Amino acid sequence: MADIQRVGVIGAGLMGSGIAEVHARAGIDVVVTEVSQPALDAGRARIEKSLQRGVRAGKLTEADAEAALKRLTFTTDLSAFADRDLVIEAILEQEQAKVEVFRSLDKVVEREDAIFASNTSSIPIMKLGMATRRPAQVIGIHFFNPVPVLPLVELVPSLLTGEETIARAEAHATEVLGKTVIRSQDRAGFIVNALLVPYLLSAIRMIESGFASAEDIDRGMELGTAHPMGPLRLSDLIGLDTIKAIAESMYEEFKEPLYSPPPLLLRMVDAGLLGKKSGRGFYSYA
Ligand SMILES: C[C@H](O)CC(=O)SCCNC(=O)CCNC(=O)[C@H](O)C(C)(C)COP(=O)(O)OP(=O)(O)OC[C@H]1O[C@@H](n2cnc3c(N)ncnc32)[C@H](O)[C@@H]1OP(=O)(O)O
Repeated sequence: MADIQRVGVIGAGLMGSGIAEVHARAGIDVVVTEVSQPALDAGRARIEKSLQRGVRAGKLTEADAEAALKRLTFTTDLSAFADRDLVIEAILEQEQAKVEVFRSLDKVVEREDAIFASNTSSIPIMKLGMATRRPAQVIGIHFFNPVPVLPLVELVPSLLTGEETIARAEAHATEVLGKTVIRSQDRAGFIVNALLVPYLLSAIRMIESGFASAEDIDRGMELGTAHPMGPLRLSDLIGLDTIKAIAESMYEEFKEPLYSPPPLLLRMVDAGLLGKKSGRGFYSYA
């Protein structure tokens, strides 16, 4: 069943670079694309840094890291995806941009049995499937940040995704990448973010109302419930722009007030305070 040898990853941000890295480490040939050369260079640097971190932690040898890097090809040219068995899209959480990517992929990828996956956490897989001539081969494969460390993948078929696509994607995630798979219906937020995002937004509202400090909220959840990081440090890790986008999609889908992004989150994103990746969010990262 593990028949997927050539993978393409669209987007080399936090998630895309992690997805490319775990594939290269699993022995898969990977093509990575970005919209610009600087974004591509930043993605490559992120992967190199993470591989070195893995070496320092004793998770892989220097030789494994070098071999993984050799399996990665970086290009800004989408036509390099023509021979891919599986393409995973991991661009910004913007529906129209994702729809455009799937439309382009449909034209570029030549393999009739190729699977088109999205790492989205909130945009309907159905909308992405309908942008192609092959909705039966479109599926959500949602990873968690940091991708090399967290063992979970959410598998999200749309109403039109075929059984064979689901089985191939599941075999790939478990047998090749060594991840644990859970399945969710195609609803904004799937399982994990549907529970996690309202919790993160509630923590942001606590700061907004002067209820408690970021440090105390985080310490409370770390020491009181044994979470590895509190909600505000976790928001900084995920990226405040990403949380805003997921919250907006969930609000759009369910009209549940708890999902609506609080003004403090909106202002911070407007200010470019996006969390760890921009150097400042609820905390500073010098
Ligand atoms: C928003 C999206 O749609 C969905 C999401 O992504 S939601 C966000 C999900 N993510 C989370 O909830 C993250 C929660 N936080 C954590 O899990 C942890 O705090 C953390 C993994 C980020 C950091 O943990 P911490 O213990 O401080 O760091 P560290 O000790 O360096 O790393 C933890 C383990 O990962 C390993 N590791 C770290 N980086 C690695 C890398 N690049 N490659 C391989 N292994 C790595 C370490 O060796 C260590 O392994 P060990 O437990 O066997 O010793």
